[in-house]
Amino acid sequence: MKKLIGKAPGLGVILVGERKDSRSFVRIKKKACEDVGITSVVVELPEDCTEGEVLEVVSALNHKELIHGILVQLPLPCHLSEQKILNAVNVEKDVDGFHPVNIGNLAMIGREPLFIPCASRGCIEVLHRYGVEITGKKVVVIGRSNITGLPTSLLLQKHHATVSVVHTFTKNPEGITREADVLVSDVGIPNMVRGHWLKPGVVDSKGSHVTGDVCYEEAILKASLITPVPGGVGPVTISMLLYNIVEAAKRTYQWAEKS
Ligand SMILES: Nc1nc(=O)c2c([nH]1)NC[C@@H]1CN(c3ccc(C(=O)N[C@@H](CCC(=O)O)C(=O)O)cc3)C=[N+]21
Repeated sequence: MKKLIGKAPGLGVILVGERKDSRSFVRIKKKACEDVGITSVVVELPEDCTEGEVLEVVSALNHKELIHGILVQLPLPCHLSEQKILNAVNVEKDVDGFHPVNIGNLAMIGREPLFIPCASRGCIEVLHRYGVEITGKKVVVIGRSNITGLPTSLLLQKHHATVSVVHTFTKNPEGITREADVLVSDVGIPNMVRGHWLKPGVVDSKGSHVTGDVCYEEAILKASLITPVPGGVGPVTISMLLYNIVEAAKRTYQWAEKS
């Protein structure tokens, strides 16, 4: 029998500033790591820190052997370049899947990223587990954020869905969402999606905000399947993060024959 030889997986989190929601998400992630035996280190930096200071922490975590995954909690304060900082994360430790090389490989046919962004993978995982076939189906994604909408639209295409993306500048969004077999929304505007935005029988995968984008009371009358907020895609997103951290750790260790 083969046995994996190594140490416990480790996550390094960088948290900049005092945003209440960010602090709460980081707390949830840290607790989830503790529950499954993943070591986690949270490096907190003040709101007014410099880009150089953040880059130094990224570099230090890149070099730590027992940190297998690195997560820079977003959004960052606007004086910091998100682009520069995400580019600095070692691709092999990029458990959020936000490094341009990983996003690029997610986008291109025939290539596999080292990590798939957690919320996107969470949506697909929920659809799979409930037996929702998406090949050839019309899937509408509301929102095109770097964290959820954009990677989710790419991942859905990799799974052979026909994908439309609705965003701030979209004219007549409800005309597009009404055509959807599956609707995914994560824009953070409570109850934006009303009953008349939906086709009867639609599968609705709501985003992971504390109040969902979709008006639940109206949608439940039309949808065949729906995920609630809280307790829907959010917690699955966290599980996908744990999955990515364990994968990152496994890649650095070796299998050995067990006597
Ligand atoms: N670098 C980075 N990576 C992220 O993955 C990332 C991020 N930045 N910035 C913010 C978003 C948001 N996000 C959530 C994850 C889980 C829940 C979650 O578990 N929500 C619970 C409720 C949580 C509560 O009660 O506060 C639920 O839906 O049941 C929510 C939101 C990850 N994000």
